[in-house]
Amino acid sequence: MRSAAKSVKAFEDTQKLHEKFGDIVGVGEYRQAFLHQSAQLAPCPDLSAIISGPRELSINRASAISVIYETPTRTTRSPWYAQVSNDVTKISLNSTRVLKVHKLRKKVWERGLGFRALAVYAPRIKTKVNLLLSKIAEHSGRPMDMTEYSMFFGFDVMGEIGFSKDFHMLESESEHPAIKGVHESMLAIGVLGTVPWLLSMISKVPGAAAGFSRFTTWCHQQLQEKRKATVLKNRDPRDIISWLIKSLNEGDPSAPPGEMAIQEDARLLIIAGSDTTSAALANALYFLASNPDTYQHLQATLRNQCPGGIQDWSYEKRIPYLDYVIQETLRLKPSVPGGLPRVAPPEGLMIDDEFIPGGTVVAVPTFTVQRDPRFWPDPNAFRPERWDGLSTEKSPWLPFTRGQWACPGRNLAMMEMRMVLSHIALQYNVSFADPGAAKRFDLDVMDTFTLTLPPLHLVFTPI
Ligand code: HEM
Repeated sequence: MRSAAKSVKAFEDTQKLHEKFGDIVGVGEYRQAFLHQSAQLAPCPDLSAIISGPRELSINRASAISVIYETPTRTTRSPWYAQVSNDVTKISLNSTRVLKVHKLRKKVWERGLGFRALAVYAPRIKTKVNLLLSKIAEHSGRPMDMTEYSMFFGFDVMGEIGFSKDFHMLESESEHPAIKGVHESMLAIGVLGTVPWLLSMISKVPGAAAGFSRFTTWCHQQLQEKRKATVLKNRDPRDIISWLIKSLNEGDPSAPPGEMAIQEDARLLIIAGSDTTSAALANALYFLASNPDTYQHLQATLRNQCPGGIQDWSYEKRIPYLDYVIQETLRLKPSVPGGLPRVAPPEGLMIDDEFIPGGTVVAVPTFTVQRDPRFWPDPNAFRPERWDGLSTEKSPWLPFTRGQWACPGRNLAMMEMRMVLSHIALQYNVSFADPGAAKRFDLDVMDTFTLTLPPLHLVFTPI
């Protein structure tokens, strides 16, 4: 499975298609089909005339971002999301395609990941940051695989604030069996691509189904335990799952609408919150090691503006340059690199002067649009300072996607990354253990819906 998945470079394939054929290209089964070469051909008034079968378009235009993803929400999620079921009582928030139900369910997640909740989680995240720093201290001057340690950190944090459970991955320096299961099945998802009917084959892929079931069993046990625990009234929940359980117990309309739904949400919170943040963290360290001048500038800025390092969410945006580093990392290497597929409403959509027929699956290819030279001068260069004066909302930058679909964990992820990067930068210099291997880190990345990163061996030297 692993060797098969190595060839998975869907986001780069899509970028090449756009370079060759223009702004609007067919993807999925129709990946090779050239549909419309923007600016060179007359606008095509009726794309339905030339598309047949599962109609899927990748649209590399900044103007398409607001039409497809932002409010007022005109699209819905594509059938890819219905791989578990279309029954809203049996699926997670992320699989929910019915707009009204999704909007309602999102509210409880926004409470569980809002600033009030983050203040409760912050001290436990700081404990994990300190543990990661102690591992870096142990390896001081010697190579350390930061892909692995970022992953340990990401999952330990989500175990802690998701369920108040410790995976002990940083401490044991090894993957928890339930998490190993997730990674096996993610590889299967990458191999099988985004064609909905193929995904049902996951249960038949040897190894993948067994792995995922280890993970589901773990989540189920944690959920059951949590439900039995005494809930203290007048105190905010200590973790995300308790916010969801509280909403159920109180009959809140935004509660998961069924037993299967809360079980799916329990899995979603670990999956959505861990690999995404871990990949972003490892990628940020990769770019900082590759760009010593930027790293020194970050160190000097932190020494001046925040010598104690970032401690919690209240430091939000206090050190703009640190945020620029994170934004630039997520521009060049978005943790979810592919376009997120949405279905055009029955009346169709207008994107500039193009009519997209109702029922067409459309997506803006995140990786491609974020490296497009029309929007980003010197697009492949890591230049955090380009963000000075730029707005994340007004730029074609969508690593957390937009509108109703936007990631509710963005502030948590930013807080984790600010805390880790600020403390590392204040204490250590960083370099590659082997500059040749650094190149492979760029080349060997896999698109398994989220990025699966190769090892990143860095050396940290105390300042
Ligand atoms: C750098 C870190 C992160 C990135 C880049 C990221 C990115 C994304 C993206 C692109 C989506 C949309 C997926 C889709 O529509 O299919 C998403 C959804 C989601 N993310 Fe994140 N995420 C990050 C961290 C987190 C964290 C820490 C959590 C905490 C639990 C989280 C929870 C979620 C949830 C629950 C959804 C589903 C939202 C919905 O269906 O409306 N994410 N994320």
